Amino acid sequence: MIAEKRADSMQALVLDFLRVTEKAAIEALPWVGSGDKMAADASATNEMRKQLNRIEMQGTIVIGEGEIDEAPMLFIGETLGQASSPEIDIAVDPIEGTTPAVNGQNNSLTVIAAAPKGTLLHAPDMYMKKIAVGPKAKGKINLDAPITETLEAVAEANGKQVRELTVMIQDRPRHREVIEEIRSTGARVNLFQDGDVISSVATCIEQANVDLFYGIGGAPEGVLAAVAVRSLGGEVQAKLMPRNEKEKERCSKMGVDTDRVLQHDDLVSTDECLFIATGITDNLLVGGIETMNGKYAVNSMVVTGTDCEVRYMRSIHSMAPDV
Ligand SMILES: O=P(O)(O)OC[C@H]1O[C@](O)(COP(=O)(O)O)[C@@H](O)[C@@H]1O
Repeated sequence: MIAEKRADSMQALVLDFLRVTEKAAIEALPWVGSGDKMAADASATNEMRKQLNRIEMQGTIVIGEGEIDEAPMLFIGETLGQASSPEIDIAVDPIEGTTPAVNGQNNSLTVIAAAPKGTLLHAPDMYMKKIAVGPKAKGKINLDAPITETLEAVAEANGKQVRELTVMIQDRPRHREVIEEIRSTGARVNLFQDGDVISSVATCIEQANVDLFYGIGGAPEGVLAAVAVRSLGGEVQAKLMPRNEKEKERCSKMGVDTDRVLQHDDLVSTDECLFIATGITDNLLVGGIETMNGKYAVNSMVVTGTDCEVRYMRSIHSMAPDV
């Protein structure tokens, strides 16, 4: 009964949270192609904060961003909203793909995940090793296994030969060895520059034709993606990768184990969760903002965990400033 009530409260907030990502994406739009990452992030972040503060909830930011690259951030622990209940954990990335956005390229969106208090991992903003697969390969992966074994398991689960698999991996020097290993099996490596929320959630979107996401990226992005992937029936596993003693200390203060693989339930422990991504520029999940006749057409992907449904929403916003 209590779980049902909590799920209801998440469902009831879908449109409120949708407004948050839509408005943040619109605020980011003038910075597309500007070359100014800080200004773009600040604009989207401030709008997110403003819109989150309008919602009837007591929200707490458990996943913010910005410590690694000193971007403006919604602070971990910051509380937002108009009421004392429901109590909600919120994970945000005001711009996922800041670099492509300010370079005027595809692959940027604004993203939020929400779930009842205490159900999202409180992960520090540092690197995390991650693996994600779609529903068919759920239960067949192990982050600690050699990549060749993982590819064989995913191929069998997806009814393909290893050489028919597509693996999304971020184009970074830290992945050079594993990229070579994957290529040596004949599997197709799809290198992307930025946006690992996009690439990991794509494993659950049939038309995207992505079999596996693998590699080291931001921990906040790992938790955000885990919410969508869980709701879409896939699986994420992860391991925090502290780079020095200070980062290790931060993990232990936050009570996160850095020695073991975090299973999907460690990242998000409930189905009563919500994931919304609004396109800034076009990407694998959702189209970017279009401007037309004094209005913005804004495209979002809304994933709700209780009913495991994905909705593609298109809203028309006036260009008149919001008050
Ligand atoms: O650029 P780095 O240091 O390799 O960081 C990787 C992270 O950067 C991103 O590509 C983009 O992140 P932001 O746009 O949010 O800064 C993430 O998707 C990824 O997890």
